[in-house]
Formats: sequence, C-alpha cells, structure tokens
Amino acid sequence: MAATTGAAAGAAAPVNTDASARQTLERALSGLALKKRITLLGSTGSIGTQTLDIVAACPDAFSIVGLAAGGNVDLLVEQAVLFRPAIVAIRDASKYGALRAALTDAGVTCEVVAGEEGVVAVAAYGDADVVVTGIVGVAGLQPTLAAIRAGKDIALANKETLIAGGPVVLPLLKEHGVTMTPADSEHSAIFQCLQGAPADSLSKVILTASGGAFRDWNAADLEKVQLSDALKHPNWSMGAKITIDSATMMNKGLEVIEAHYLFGAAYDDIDIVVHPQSIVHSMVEMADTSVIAQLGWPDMRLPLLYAIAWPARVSMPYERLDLVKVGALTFRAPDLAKYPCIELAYAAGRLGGSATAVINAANEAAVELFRQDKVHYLAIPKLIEATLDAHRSDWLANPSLDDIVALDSYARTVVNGFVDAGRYLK
Ligand SMILES: NC(=O)C1=CN([C@@H]2O[C@H](COP(=O)(O)OP(=O)(O)OC[C@H]3O[C@@H](n4cnc5c(N)ncnc54)[C@H](OP(=O)(O)O)[C@@H]3O)[C@@H](O)[C@H]2O)C=CC1
Ligand SMILES: CC(=O)[C@@H](O)[C@H](O)COP(=O)(O)O
Ligand SMILES: [Mn+2]
Repeated sequence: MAATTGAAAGAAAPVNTDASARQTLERALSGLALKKRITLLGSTGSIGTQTLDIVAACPDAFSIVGLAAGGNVDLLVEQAVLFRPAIVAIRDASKYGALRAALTDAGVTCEVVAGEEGVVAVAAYGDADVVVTGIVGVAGLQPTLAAIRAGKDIALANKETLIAGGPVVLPLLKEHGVTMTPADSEHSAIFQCLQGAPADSLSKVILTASGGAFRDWNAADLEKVQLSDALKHPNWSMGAKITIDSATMMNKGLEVIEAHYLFGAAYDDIDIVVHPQSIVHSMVEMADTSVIAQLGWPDMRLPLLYAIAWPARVSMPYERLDLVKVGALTFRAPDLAKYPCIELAYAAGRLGGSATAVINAANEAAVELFRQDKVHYLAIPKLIEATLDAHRSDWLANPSLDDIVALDSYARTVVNGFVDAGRYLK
C-alpha cells in the first residue's frame, strides 16, 4: 500500500513511527535518564490498576501526578495513599464529600475535584508528561482533548476516544506537538514493529484477534448466549465492556478503525487474523513482503509500559516468553457471518467522517442494554447496523467536536428508541 496516508486514506499521517534510527537512539537515551510524571485517567479499572503496578515496580522511572476514577472511592483512596498524587478526581460528584473525608482520614493532602469538569481538570493538570487514558467509552474523549490542549503526551488505551473523535483528535495532536503512543496491545505491537521503519515502507497491518468468548461456539448456539458467557474472555482479564466487545468481535472492528487513525493505513490494507493463543500481538507486512511481529504473554503491563516509557525499554522481571511452553501458534480467517460487527466496523471506517462516532455510540448503547438484560447478544450488531443506516442521510465528512458530541447522543437515542419500540431485541 506504500503507507497510504493523508487525504487519500482520510487519515492523518502515521503517528510516531518514522523516526530515524539515530533519533530513536537519542530519544531512548534521554528517555532512560528521565523520570516520567504520569497522570492516570480511569485509575480504578483494569488499565488503571495495571499501570499503577508498573509505577509501583519502577519508582525511579515513574511518578504519579493525578488520578481520576469513576465512582470507586475506596480504591481511589488506597491508590492516593500509595502514590501521593497532587490531585484526584471522582467523576461521580455525589461522592466528592466521602472522598474528601476519606483522604483526610488517611492523611493524604491533595487537591480533590469532582464531576466531568474535575476529570478534565486532572487531565490537564500540572507538570505531568504523559496522560494514560484508561477511562472506558467515549467518556474519555473530553479529558483526552483537555490533556492534548495542555500539551501532555497521551498513552492511549481508551480506543473509543479515537474511534469517535479521530477527526478532531488527530489535528489537535499536530497543533499541540503532542505524541500519542498506543497502549492497546495490537497497536503497541504494530508501533513496536514500525520503530525505525522508513516512511512509506508499511504495506499491510495484520491485527490478531483471540476470537473472544465464543470462538469455539457454533454460530447456531449463539442464540443461547447469556451475559455471564460473554464475560469469559479466553486470554485476557479486562473490564466488562471491552470483554463483551471481544465476544462480538466489535473490539477488533474498533481496532481496525484505531489502526487506520494511528498508522494512516487504508482499510483495504488492514487485515484481521484469528490467533487463539494471543501470543503474537499483531504484525506488519512491509513493502518488500517481510512480515514483522511482536510477541509476548497476554499481559497488558507490557504495552502499557512501552506506551509510557517510549522510546526507552525499561527492564522488568516479568515471566519471559517461552515458545516451547506455548507449543503451537495458529492462525485462521475470522468468520464474518458469525461476527457481523467486523464488517459493520469496516463499513463505518470506509464511510469515515461522522460514521465511526455513530457506530461507537451505537455499540456502547447496545452493549449497555445487553448488560442490563434488555436485549440479547445477537441484537448488538443489528442495533449498530440499523443506527448506522439511520445516520447515512445526516452523515458528515468533517465533523466538529460539537457534531461528534451531538451524534454520540443521537446514536444512543436511536438505539434506545428501537428497543423501546420492541425492535431488534434478538
Ligand atoms: N483492560 C484491558 O486490558 C484493555 C482495555 N483497553 C481499553 O481501555 C479502556 C479501559 O478499559 P478497562 O480498564 O478494561 O475498563 P474498566 O471498566 O476496567 O475501567 C474503567 C475505568 O474508567 C472509570 N470510569 C468509568 N466511567 C468514567 C467516567 N465517565 N469518567 C471517569 N472515569 C470513568 C472507572 O472508574 P470506577 O471503576 O471507579 O467507576 C474505571 O476506573 C477502554 O477504552 C478499553 O477499550 C484497551 C486494551 C486492553
Ligand atoms: C488486550 C487487548 O488489547 C484487548 O483489546 C484484546 O485484544 C482483546 O482481545 P480480542 O483479540 O479478543 O479482541
Ligand atoms: Mn486490543
């Protein structure tokens, strides 16, 4: 594909992949000497707690400036005691008083803020070098934009921010000279494979997929799916929303769009391959047909560490990958009929503009309804498809932030309207 980027692909130029070997070495050397100050959004979740594991293991390399959580006061206070941030935020403003009191009791003196404005304030606060985005869903968009406007580098776990907000996030990164490093395991793998690669040498992105909770189920049996089944990821321990996205394989569809925005790859040049072992985290095919892969145990601490330490490599005592113990690495094509979300994501990605914000919101709303037992697992792709179809006549090529925010709530209203009318329940 000769790295189809820019206007032709509808995406910005690839992010941070074309540094020359010399630049990379210089950055690595300065990175090793530098203590990185980190702000962590979504500190009480799966990404948040694993990021704090890394910080606790490397106090000479990393420190915490700010923490933001949704509603888990007890864990946030525990984290504040251990990591002594300068500021903490709780999204659920009704818990502000309880948080303040618990912090005072625990002897923690720091700024305490609440609500969405509080989370945004933490994202932009002080002298943090990097903001790790571990909030789930499009709720991460405004805080991430605030961090970028404040000149903070972004370690991106919260993929929904880019799926929904790509058209405004990418230009803002450029405007503020901000680096976005991917923490999502597949994109970290691609990013690692591309370090030092000459511009225009990327031919194809090959995303690996575990196949999710239902990879070994017959399609006919999916009628029997219960919420508890969808929450059993075969390889990764993650929050509920992304685990369900893996079960529908919408997660992989979202990751196709994420790869398009991060690396400038055209949709025809992004493939998905099912790899049940989750050892190869993704691959790139180069112009000369060479395929480069990144491997490791399925442990999110590795991509998170690379995202905050980049371009340095920090020594860690994690279990070494043992390919003899793994035994076999297998690959197969995804079953597109069993997982309609994959083609829906490609369709929205190819439409571009406002379409990815709409499918992201439709997916979030449908997954929420599935978690509340209001719709069946099989309704999720149907709701997304119907919402995308409803949006086609209002599609925008270059949505503004206001457009994206409005379309996000529009899509949620459409999904809930279908369900209230008794449609697409199964
Ligand atoms: N978990 C993983 O291994 C991976 C996750 N990701 C991505 O990372 C993101 C986080 O996923 P994960 O950690 O699994 O999710 P979790 O559900 O485990 O954690 C979500 C975090 O976000 C907080 N939160 C929720 N809503 C808000 C809000 N409106 N404002 C502020 N904070 C909020 C929660 O707070 P509280 O619990 O206190 O309410 C919690 O700290 C997602 O976008 C996901 O796709 C990507 C790759 C791998
Ligand atoms: C760990 C991570 O990056 C997740 O996004 C993971 O990839 C989910 O697994 P699936 O491959 O099943 O979507
Ligand atoms: Mn992933």
